Amino acid sequence: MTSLSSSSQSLTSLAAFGWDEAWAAEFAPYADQGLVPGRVVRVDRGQCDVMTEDGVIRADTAFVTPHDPLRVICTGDWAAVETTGNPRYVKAYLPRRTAFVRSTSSQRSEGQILAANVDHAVIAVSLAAELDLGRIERFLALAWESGAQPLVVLTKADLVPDPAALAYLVQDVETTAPGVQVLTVSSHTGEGTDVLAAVVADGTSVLLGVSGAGKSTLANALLGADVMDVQETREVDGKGRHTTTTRNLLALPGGGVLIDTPGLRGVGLFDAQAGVGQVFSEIEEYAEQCRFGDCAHEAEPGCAVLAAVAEGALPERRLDSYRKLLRENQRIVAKTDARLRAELARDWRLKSAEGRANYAAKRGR
Ligand SMILES: Nc1nc2c(ncn2[C@@H]2O[C@H](COP(=O)(O)OP(=O)(O)OP(=O)(O)O)[C@@H](O)[C@H]2O)c(=O)[nH]1
Ligand SMILES: [Zn+2]
Repeated sequence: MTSLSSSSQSLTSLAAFGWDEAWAAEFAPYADQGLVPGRVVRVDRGQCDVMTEDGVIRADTAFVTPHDPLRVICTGDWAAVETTGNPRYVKAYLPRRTAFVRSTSSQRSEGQILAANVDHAVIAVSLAAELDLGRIERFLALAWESGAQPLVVLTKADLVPDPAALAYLVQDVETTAPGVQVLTVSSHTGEGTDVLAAVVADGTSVLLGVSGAGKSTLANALLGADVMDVQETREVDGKGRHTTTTRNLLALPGGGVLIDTPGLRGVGLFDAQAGVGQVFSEIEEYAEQCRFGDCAHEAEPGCAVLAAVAEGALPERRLDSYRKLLRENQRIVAKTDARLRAELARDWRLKSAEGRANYAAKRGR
């Protein structure tokens, strides 16, 4: 009886962090080993904070920090924690449903995992500045590539009081973002924040956008400023259970989970060809009508993409932006391949050195 009620209780509390029956089913083999499920709320210096049914615990990440940077445990992962030893260890994490990956730098192109199991990518765009559609497209490519559903939120709508002007801006963004919901919000007047809260109430969301886009303000509106204040106060007087205020993953009071990591705030693409394709889905649809299967849409006869531009059905800016993002992506992929090739060559040298040593040893015997 006791164990029954405590397990249903734990399902409820972890459910606030996104735990569902599918996760529970995948976790079953780990539960059999006596491991405890929890969601990673923060990773740093070989350790991580994991939200379990008993609150946040700190665990070592040595077992989930492989050489491949894309397989390193990250915020949003569902961890299997061995809670009996000291230190506690994360022994494994469940297969990711979605993953945000960025390239670490333009010099040494390597993927870095930023967040896992995200359902909604909320791209915050300020209406206080001129719309940068190319930048929106870049964020959209990253979001689509992750597997999350993007959503564009135009912030500071109070700064565009003319409804016709606002409608025009929304339409501009909508043509830039096929298949994506576009919302307008104002954290100052509160307009639209309820609509956003309803979208993010289901699943896990991240906020993307450049500095000043209004992400922190949106996060506070979703979290309720009081929640943040309470956490801080408790930490100061040491009364509450909150031992860290720099958590990167939070349960929202209206339902849903918010991941807010600084790493997600400005990101380069990493092998996002499929994501780019999704951002420009209308171009890829036109391309299917091109006469040549490998049409580069440059000057080929029978190019349906160029025809669409000529007819005014496809803005030239869109096509330019598409090309730019594809080129950028190809550069990154080429660099990554070069790095992989170098790594393979090194492995091969090591192996053949090993082989020579073995051969020499055998002959010596
Ligand atoms: N007029 C108006 N100003 C807003 C609104 N939301 C945010 N701002 C202002 O915009 C500025 C930037 O907002 P932040 O929320 O800090 O932006 P951010 O995206 O978190 O920026 P970083 O933390 O640098 O990434 C602040 O001065 C806010 O007061 C809004 O709805 N209306
Ligand atoms: Zn073409």
